Amino acid sequence: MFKITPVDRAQQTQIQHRIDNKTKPIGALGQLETIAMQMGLVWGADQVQINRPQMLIFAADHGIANSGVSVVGSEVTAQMLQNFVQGGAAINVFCKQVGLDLEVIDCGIIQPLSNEPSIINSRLGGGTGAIHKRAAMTLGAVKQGFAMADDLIERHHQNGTNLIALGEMGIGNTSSASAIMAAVLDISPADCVGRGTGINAQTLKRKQMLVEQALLLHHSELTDPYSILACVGGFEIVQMTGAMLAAAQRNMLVVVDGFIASVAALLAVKIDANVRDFLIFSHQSEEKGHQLLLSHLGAVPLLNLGLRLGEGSGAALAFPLLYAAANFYNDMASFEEANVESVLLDD
Ligand SMILES: Cc1cc2ncn([C@H]3O[C@H](COP(=O)(O)O)[C@@H](O)[C@H]3O)c2cc1C
Ligand SMILES: O=C(O)c1cccnc1
Repeated sequence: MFKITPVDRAQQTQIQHRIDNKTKPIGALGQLETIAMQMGLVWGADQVQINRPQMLIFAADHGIANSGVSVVGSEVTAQMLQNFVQGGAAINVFCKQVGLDLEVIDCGIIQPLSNEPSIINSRLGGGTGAIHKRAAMTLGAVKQGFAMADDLIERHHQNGTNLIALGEMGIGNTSSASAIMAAVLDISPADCVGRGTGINAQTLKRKQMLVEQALLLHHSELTDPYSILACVGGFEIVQMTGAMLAAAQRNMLVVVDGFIASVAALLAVKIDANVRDFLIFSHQSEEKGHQLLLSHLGAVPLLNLGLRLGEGSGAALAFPLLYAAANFYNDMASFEEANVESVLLDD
């Protein structure tokens, strides 16, 4: 359903030349140069400018949360959404700090917060089925979620946004995310089930067992990204995956947050490998499996702060670096402009 045009590699030499002609040793701005290159390839060599950046928080509930896989129950998802609306969460503080607009999308929490008109209604249900007992959702819901994400991204695209950041909220979603990762990469849950909100060793064992159970139950159907989402996914993970593909189709860059968002990225890449050029991985979280996932995606995260929060918090924290990349590319003097003797690569 999405049509992603690969980035125009013909621009690479021109962009690299511009970066190398800045008054600095070749490559001295490290990963900022990589980001500037990515911006140039996606937006055009002469159009490196972040426009109306948007943080999107995708929220949903998970049936498996009833089985003791988190330190809190599903009611905390709605409570945190209320907190987002009131401006009291970590993501509110960090978005405010970097001047980032934030939108909360209800993809299917148990009870909608009907008195909060600012929350976008993108509901696919009232929480998923418990993945160790039944399918999370139907294939129809997956497709519907992709279509809703497409509409959401189109609205922001129309608004002039060329860069989105994706975060999530949903108690139990690290269970779903690790089940997806295990299914896609064909690895053991032991390698990707982690402590989420901070569960103890005993609960971790139980979580691992339930994820194993989910994978066994759905074994024969875990054949493609859509079925994997239907079997063990989450409503917010579906819409994050769709949003990444929809954004790439519109030449928008996507800042990926932590483990759960990276699992959505894994699915998006599996659906269309061209999406990878549009993804910026903001940080490596503490969640078990994130490092392996990032290396599988060939991603070098910008930050490694020991975060294990989600909400888009790591993505928001990376914004000063994204601005730095765009600004050095646009505003730094070249050797000619500054009358500085040009440096040559010493090999
Ligand atoms: C108060 C609170 C705020 C949060 N903000 C994000 N998460 C994070 O924790 C959840 C995933 O962990 P698990 O799979 O262990 O439930 C997600 O909602 C994620 O965004 C939070 C969790 C809590 C408790
Ligand atoms: O890495 C994440 O996104 C994460 C880790 C723990 C809890 N919630 C989210």
